[in-house]
Amino acid sequence: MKEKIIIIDFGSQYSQLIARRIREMEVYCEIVPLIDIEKIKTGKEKVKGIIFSGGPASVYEKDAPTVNPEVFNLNLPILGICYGMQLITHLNGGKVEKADSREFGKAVLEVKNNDNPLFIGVKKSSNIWMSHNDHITELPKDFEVIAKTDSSIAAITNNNGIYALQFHPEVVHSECGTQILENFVFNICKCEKNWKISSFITEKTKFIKETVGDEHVLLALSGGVDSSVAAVLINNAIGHQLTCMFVDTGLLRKDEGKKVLEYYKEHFDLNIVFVDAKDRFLNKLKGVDEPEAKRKIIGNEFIEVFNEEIRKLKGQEGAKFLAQGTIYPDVIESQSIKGPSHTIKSHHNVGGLPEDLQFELLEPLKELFKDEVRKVGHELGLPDTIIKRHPFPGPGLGIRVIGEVTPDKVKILQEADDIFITELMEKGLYDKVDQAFVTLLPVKTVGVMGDQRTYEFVAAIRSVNTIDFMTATWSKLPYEFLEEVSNKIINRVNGINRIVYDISSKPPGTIEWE
Ligand SMILES: Nc1ncnc2c1ncn2[C@@H]1O[C@H](COP(=O)(O)OP(=O)(O)OP(=O)(O)O)[C@@H](O)[C@H]1O
Ligand SMILES: O=c1[nH]c(=O)c2[nH+]cn([C@@H]3O[C@H](COP(=O)(O)O)[C@@H](O)[C@H]3O)c2[nH]1
Ligand SMILES: NC(=O)CC[C@H](N)C(=O)O
Ligand SMILES: [Mg+2]
Repeated sequence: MKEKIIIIDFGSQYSQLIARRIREMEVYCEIVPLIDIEKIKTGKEKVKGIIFSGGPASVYEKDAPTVNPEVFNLNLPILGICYGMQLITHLNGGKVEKADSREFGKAVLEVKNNDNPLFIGVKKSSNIWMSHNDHITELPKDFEVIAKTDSSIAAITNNNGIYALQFHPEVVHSECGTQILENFVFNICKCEKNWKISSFITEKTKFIKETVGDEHVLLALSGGVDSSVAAVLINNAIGHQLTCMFVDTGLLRKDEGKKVLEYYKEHFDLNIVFVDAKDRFLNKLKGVDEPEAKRKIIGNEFIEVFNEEIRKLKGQEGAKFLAQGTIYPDVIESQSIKGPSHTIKSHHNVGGLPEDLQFELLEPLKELFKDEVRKVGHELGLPDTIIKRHPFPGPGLGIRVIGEVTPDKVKILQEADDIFITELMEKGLYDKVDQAFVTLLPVKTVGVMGDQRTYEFVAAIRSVNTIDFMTATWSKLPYEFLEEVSNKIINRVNGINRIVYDISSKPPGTIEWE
């Protein structure tokens, strides 16, 4: 029976980071928005421990997210982090109140007793990272303090499987954080290391074969990393029962449709259908300038196209499944819509799908993070040109032409973006940044070219470095490089006479402008 740790997400920005840390220990874990006690008791996978994440709310507020208190009777180890600690306190008869001052950033952890299973191998005194405003003013019944900082209670336990930390062990700034999490996972939950990429491929291949049987699968292929890896994985499992569909939305990068098809034909034995849907996407977007409205239109149009194509296939041989390259962060972001964290943007591939779906979904990568997907791709023999591609959002240039999308603006943006990306590749910088692109602004400025007055659009260059795309910093590209890109775009692209470089990080900015 497969084992796992579950993380209950109370809306922390770091929930995914907790999951990563645990997977790095070769232990499988999942983030869930709510706890389902019955599922824990009877589910196919054995839950070995539960982590309560941090979160922006305060436990004493009305409607603050909570858990079914039954969770404390499951006899499973529990680790609360920050909000999670405060919730454990609150639900077990202790008291949490707003502190006079916020504690944000570095603090020094003083461990009382290294014999405690959570603190084995942890230094008596080490740096940790705090981010809270509330604190415990009364301990819950039968709990004791096992570590503190000079201003707060840092860790508590009931010596009976429940542990809680006020700080964040999952962030790198907490020196002994990984050790503490390892202690929880191995010493306390008694997990075994059994989460490996190669076993993932074997298991998934078997799962795909069993699920699909003799039916047919239509896979939405974008040329991006995720759907390409999904395509090869499924193709290896069921071969000719898979048809891939590449949709040209008219919002792709320069010559992308042509290039992707040629590339796939040359490198893979996949059955690919090309759908030219340029006009329908662009027509629907006429006159629309609000970002969420645009995202929804594009998302709906994808579904319409998928529905039509799957029906065509049905006529021939009956496609029962729609496969997508959905990955774990996509799933989490759309789950949070129902949970405590805010919806920032609607992603088209999850959440946007209608209830009365004409087909069943097959999403073999939906438990993986991007770098894990890349590892699977590598193991399956996909070339670096695909594995190392920067991600490209499904709504494409539709959200990079700010404001109303017109065919002319798309064309201008395609040219500018192509220059930027080609330059990055030629100068060996493409692999040094994690995502780079150009955005076209709905602003015209005055310029002068060859003694002539120009009045054209401004374009913004964006390049970010990030691990998980949840937070990102702008890339410190060399000035000379930026200068060259700027000159080339302004000289070659009719319609742009000014370039700016986006130096916002995420948060507070996002990677895409819309
Ligand atoms: N032009 C397209 N044609 C067909 N399917 C698409 C297209 N664009 C996106 N999709 C579908 O939507 C899913 C989500 O897109 P997303 O961009 O997140 O993933 P990806 O394109 O596979 O990988 P990457 O994140 O590297 O771009 C894809 O996996 C694919 O199934
Ligand atoms: O497939 C996708 N469908 C979408 O609707 C979408 N919106 C943003 N992105 C990509 O997600 C990452 C984070 O983007 P943001 O910081 O702009 O939210 C970045 O990599 C973005 O390119 C999308 N990908
Ligand atoms: N990071 C957190 O989980 C914060 C928890 C709670 N909102 C506090 O301010 O103390
Ligand atoms: Mg993509």
